[in-house]
Amino acid sequence: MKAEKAMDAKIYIPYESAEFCIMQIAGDMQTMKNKHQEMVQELEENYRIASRENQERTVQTICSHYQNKLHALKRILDLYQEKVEKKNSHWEERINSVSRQNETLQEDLRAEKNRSREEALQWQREKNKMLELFSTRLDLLHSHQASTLQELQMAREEVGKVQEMLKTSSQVENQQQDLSTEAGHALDNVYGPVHQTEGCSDTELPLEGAQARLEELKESLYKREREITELLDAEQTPIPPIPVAQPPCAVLLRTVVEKAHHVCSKVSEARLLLDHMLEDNCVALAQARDILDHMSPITEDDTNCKEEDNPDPEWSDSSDERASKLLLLQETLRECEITQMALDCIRVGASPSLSAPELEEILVKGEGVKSVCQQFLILQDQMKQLREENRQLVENYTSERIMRKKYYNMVNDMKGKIRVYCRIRPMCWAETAQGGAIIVERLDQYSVSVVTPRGLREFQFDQVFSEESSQEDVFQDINRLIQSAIDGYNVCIFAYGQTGSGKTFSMVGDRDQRNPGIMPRAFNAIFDIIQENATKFECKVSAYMLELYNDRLQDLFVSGAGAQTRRVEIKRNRKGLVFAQGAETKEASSAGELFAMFQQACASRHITATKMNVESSRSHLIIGIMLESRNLTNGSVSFGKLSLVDLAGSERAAKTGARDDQLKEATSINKSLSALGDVISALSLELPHIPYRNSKLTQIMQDSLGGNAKTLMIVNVSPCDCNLEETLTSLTYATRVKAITNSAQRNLESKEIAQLKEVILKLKAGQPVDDVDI
Ligand SMILES: Nc1ncnc2c1ncn2[C@@H]1O[C@H](COP(=O)(O)OP(=O)(O)OP(=O)(O)O)[C@@H](O)[C@H]1O
Repeated sequence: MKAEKAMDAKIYIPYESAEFCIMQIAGDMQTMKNKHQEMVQELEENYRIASRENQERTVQTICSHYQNKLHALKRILDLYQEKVEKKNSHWEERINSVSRQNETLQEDLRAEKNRSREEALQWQREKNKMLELFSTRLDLLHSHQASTLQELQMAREEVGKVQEMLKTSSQVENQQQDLSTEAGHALDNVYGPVHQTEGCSDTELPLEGAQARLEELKESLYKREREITELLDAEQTPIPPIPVAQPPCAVLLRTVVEKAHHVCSKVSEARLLLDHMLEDNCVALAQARDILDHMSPITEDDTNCKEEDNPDPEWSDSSDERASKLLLLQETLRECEITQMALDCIRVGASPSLSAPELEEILVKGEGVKSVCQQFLILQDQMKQLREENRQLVENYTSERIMRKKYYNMVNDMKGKIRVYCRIRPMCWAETAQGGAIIVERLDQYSVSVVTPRGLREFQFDQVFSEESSQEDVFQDINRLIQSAIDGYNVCIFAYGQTGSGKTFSMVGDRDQRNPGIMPRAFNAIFDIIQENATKFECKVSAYMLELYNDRLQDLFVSGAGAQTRRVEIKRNRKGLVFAQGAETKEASSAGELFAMFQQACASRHITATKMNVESSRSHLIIGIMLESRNLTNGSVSFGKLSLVDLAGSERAAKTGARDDQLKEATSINKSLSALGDVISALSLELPHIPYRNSKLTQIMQDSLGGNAKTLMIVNVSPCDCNLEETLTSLTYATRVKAITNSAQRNLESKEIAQLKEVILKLKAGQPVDDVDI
């Protein structure tokens, strides 16, 4: 009973003892905490060493691997080039020899043409001579004919006279008895003493004489008539027999007429033949055209016309056969066309006027030159092929070069080198108006060239964007960096360049956000990634937005009088992570909320119009987005920070026309940028001392340049020659930045450490700590 009572009785510990006990427990906890912290530090140190060694080994392996690959590629490329050069020289020689052959042939052709022209002239001359001869002979013949006719006329007259005489003599016979003396005298007068001397009677003698004479005349007349009839007949009949020897002009005339008839008959025959040929050719031409028209769609789409679609054997031919058929038809068509042309020329008596390709075509058909022409065509084909091969080789070489640069960038990336993108903006209105020339050009994905008075200068970057590149193009690769920030890395993206080169356009976008820049796109990307991984991670997003104006940090979330009084300091934590002490940090649960904060901050930013830019930023804009993500599977927590910086541009007072306040702003901007330049130079030269403390800007960017961040620099340049000096300076600085190595580390804590940290925070804040917390 007593024991039960004792059990029920409450045990009271004196206050001092309890306090002592609590103190002891607190002391124990503190010791435990210290031990834990030591363990954590040790673990972190071990992890860092291991990861660094591991990283270095990996980098070395990758480096040697890619170097080997590069060497091999280079060797292949050299071999290719050698081969191409050999082939080139071989083909050049062949082309030269064929060209020479061609020239000789052309000369021969010219000589042949001259000869035929001379022959034609000669023939023309001879023809003219012959015609002259014929015409003179014809004239002679005509005159001969005329004299014959005259003679005939005379003979007829004489016959008339004789007939008259005969009539008179018959009258005299009738009156013989009565008037014998009178008639005897009359006959004496007419026929003279011949009749008297022959001893005939007075009436018979002159009659017989006249009869004989008449006979003679008749005979001569008949002879002449026969001659003329024969001559006339000779004109009608093609080949008249020559029964008797004839005067040479008659023979000649007959021969000429005979030949003329022969030619005439041949000409008409030839005409007929020509007409037939023309008709046949027209038919053949029409047929060939018809078949070709019919066949064209088959060859255009061979694959569509399969056998099953077309039962016609012609259509069911293989595509090769159809191609050869088509070729044959085309040749036939060409032949028909040329024949047509030749026949037309023959018909109208014109000489053909051929153009060089037509002549070539005819030459190709000529037996003598056929092989040379064919050879020439084959060579031309081969040349085409070679050119194609060459083009492909150049393409291969270019893609190889780009690949090499890509791998080089990848290796650099792995080494922790800062990435640098170059963006060339389009010519602005003022530059065009003052007649500026474009001197900055994107050569390929990784190279940019600048025309300088000393010649062309080339710069290499991780990416080069031309004036045509869109905001999407620029942001494409940046998504990976956003993912890194969510994974717990410290990421910084900043734009650098002279005033008016497009930094704000790249980082913020245009005024009405029709072309949003990297910042608003990053806001969306953060929440898109969070949304995608909502089942695996839980992420908290908070942000601060500052501007560095006249070397003073201002919180852009605070407006009015508070903005002037609030003091914002740049601090670094134990891990070297930069943070803004005193700056208001706002949580955002969506991209829209973050964007609204950003718009509020931008509205407070210092912007003024200068001669170089109507909306010139007079301050450096710094946005820090903290991303705390808890792995829902293992409870580990990562802390990433995404810094987005839009720097103010370096400027020359003479160019911008800055005065008073603007001059003060410009001096401050230039001073901070010059300090940034010094840091970049020291880092690239791997100097032992890096002058981060010279400016607030360099302090802010300490973890991004040579620190533990994954950093991307966008160097913006103007394409115009009026900004040559500034462009060269920017590109040189950007090249130096490329040489800087960061050692990016992931800020990840295990579940236990994260819990302990929470407990400590609670204890610090004087909040109760549950068993579950520990
Ligand atoms: N890629 C581009 N495409 C079209 N317009 C552009 C581009 N880059 C810049 N611009 C235009 O050029 C002008 C100057 O650009 P922006 O204000 O971004 O220059 P900046 O480098 O930020 O200058 P500052 O340092 O003076 O602030 C703006 O009108 C902008 O719209």
